[in-house]
Amino acid sequence: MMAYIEFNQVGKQYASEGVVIRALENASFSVEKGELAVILGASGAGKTTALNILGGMDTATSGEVVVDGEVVSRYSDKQLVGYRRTDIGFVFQFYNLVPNLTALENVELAAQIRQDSLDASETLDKVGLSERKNNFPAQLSGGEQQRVSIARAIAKKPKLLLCDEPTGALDYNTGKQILQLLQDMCRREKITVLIITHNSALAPMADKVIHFKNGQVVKMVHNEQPTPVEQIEW
Ligand SMILES: Nc1ncnc2c1ncn2[C@@H]1O[C@H](COP(=O)(O)OP(=O)(O)OP(=O)(O)O)[C@@H](O)[C@H]1O
Repeated sequence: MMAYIEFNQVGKQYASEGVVIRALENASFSVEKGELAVILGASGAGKTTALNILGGMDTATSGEVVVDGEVVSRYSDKQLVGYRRTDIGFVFQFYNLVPNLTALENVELAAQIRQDSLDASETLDKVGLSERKNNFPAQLSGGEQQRVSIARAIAKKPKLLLCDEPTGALDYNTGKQILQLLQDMCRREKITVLIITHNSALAPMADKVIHFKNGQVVKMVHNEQPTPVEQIEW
């Protein structure tokens, strides 16, 4: 049976200044619906390239990407636009909020993408920001801004929530709270979540751990009993 996400023998080459860089080489992994996957690997291992291809921000040179039965790797540019808009929620290291819109307005903007989106105000409640809805990004801490960006990503009810180093700019405790929130969102809202990190101590929080090395997936580990983030120290 096919998994919810299938990354099959994916290759990605970049040609820069006559040199070919193989960012991914026959990389394969799968993630089931509702799972929390952590993607681990050293700098340059291909993690971001893989996530960008999965999210339709970049395209594979070879191989196949399937999400929810759809062969995303065969999508036209136009189909990719729709896929990014409706099916994918992105959370980045830097929050990329619109500076002259309040927290609520930032989430509303994303919620407008689909008719059956979540209520923006309720989504901010879910991420613990009930008291800060009318603040502008500059008036919020880094952790609070990241909560807004998570609310923005989940308000449109994406099939996948893709997070690239979501705690990279946060201190230890704030980062931990954000990871706890992502784990909670996966469990409570049944969202499929993929998180890229450098920090191998985070492996126990995941249902599935995907290890990248030199553009390949060298190991996939399934945790029968993932550890709540609050119990992990690093
Ligand atoms: N647009 C691009 N043009 C040329 N080379 C690229 C491009 N994007 C990525 N690469 C190269 O592909 C390889 C994989 O990069 P990638 O960003 O996927 O690694 P990563 O595992 O996410 O690393 P990091 O943890 O440092 O973000 C690297 O050698 C990188 O320099």
